[in-house]
Amino acid sequence: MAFVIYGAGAIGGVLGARLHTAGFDVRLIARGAHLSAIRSGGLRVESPEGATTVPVPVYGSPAEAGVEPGDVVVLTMKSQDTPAALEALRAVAEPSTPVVCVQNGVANERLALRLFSHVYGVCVMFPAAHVQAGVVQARSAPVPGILDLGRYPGGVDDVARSVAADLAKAGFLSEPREDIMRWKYRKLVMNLGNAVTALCGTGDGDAARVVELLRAEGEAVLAAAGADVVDEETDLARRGDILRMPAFEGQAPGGGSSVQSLLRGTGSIEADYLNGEIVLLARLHGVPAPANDLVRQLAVVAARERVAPGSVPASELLARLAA
Ligand SMILES: NC(=O)C1=CN([C@@H]2O[C@H](COP(=O)(O)OP(=O)(O)OC[C@H]3O[C@@H](n4cnc5c(N)ncnc54)[C@H](OP(=O)(O)O)[C@@H]3O)[C@@H](O)[C@H]2O)C=CC1
Ligand SMILES: CC(C)(CO)C(=O)C(=O)O
Repeated sequence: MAFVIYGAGAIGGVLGARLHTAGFDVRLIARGAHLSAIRSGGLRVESPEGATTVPVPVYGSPAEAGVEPGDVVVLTMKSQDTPAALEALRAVAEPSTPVVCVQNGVANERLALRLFSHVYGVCVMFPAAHVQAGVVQARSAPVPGILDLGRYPGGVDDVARSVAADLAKAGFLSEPREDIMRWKYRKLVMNLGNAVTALCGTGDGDAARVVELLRAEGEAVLAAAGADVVDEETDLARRGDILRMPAFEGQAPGGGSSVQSLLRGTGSIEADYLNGEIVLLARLHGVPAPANDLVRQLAVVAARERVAPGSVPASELLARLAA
């Protein structure tokens, strides 16, 4: 049995390296300069505990990596890349292959379930960065992340239990959960701020105000849609103070995964699947979501035009939302 880690950036890179170091058979799938760098020199993983270079096997596609019966495929690309990735995966993987979505948002599991019968959602509390080709960073130590998971749309089975146990051997906290999507909806509310941090940075009260508006709108839309969401207190209690992020030398600039999309100038951002999930639900249920829609659109344009993170004053967003 191998873990095929599909999209070995920040999350997939650190996860794959830790599983490999813990003795599991791991095959990474990466692309571009990152693929070439890992191929020629291994994957460098930096963290508050130091840096190591891990000689983990890497491939350019599922066809090259191979997916054998018993393997578990772990999706770790951003959501906007999931449809194309699944299309390449289905060409070589049995429809019963377990597909584990270590991704934000709530859309990936549904996309995967159309093609694969055994799909698992993971609530990803795991701060990491893809710094440059061949280099990733785990920001939290000694525990790199909390990766609770369950079968999609609900339940726990032997695969969920065994993946959770393997993640624990690799140093993560991971509980199998019957109701994983309730946790993922709560995480989605948190991630509605990702695009604001990317557009405006964090250093200002106006940015915090925009995030508050997005989250309040998101909660209202989720309620109108009848989404079952873990309450904030339960979520906070699960996280406690487990994730610790001491500063370390060579640390990449702060900010979450959407900031990193702008920093690396990838040309795309996850906003259509984070703020955009709220916009979609709002449209389906006949309620408004103007704040999430505006931020979604601005973030997508910023990524496409490769603007630097923090280029849009949050006061401008507030003014447009008030207009
Ligand atoms: N980073 C973080 O701290 C956190 C991230 N998350 C979530 O985890 C998920 C992954 O995010 P993150 O690790 O930050 O993203 P990254 O962009 O760092 O990593 C994704 C990697 O997948 C690659 N990729 C995409 N499609 C393919 C493909 N078809 N074949 C091969 N490689 C591919 C990307 O390549 P390229 O660079 O060329 O696009 C990139 O290297 C997202 O859903 C994110 O929201 C959740 C919590 C924290
Ligand atoms: C919670 C946060 C911001 C932390 O890493 C995240 O989920 C992300 O970066 O997407």
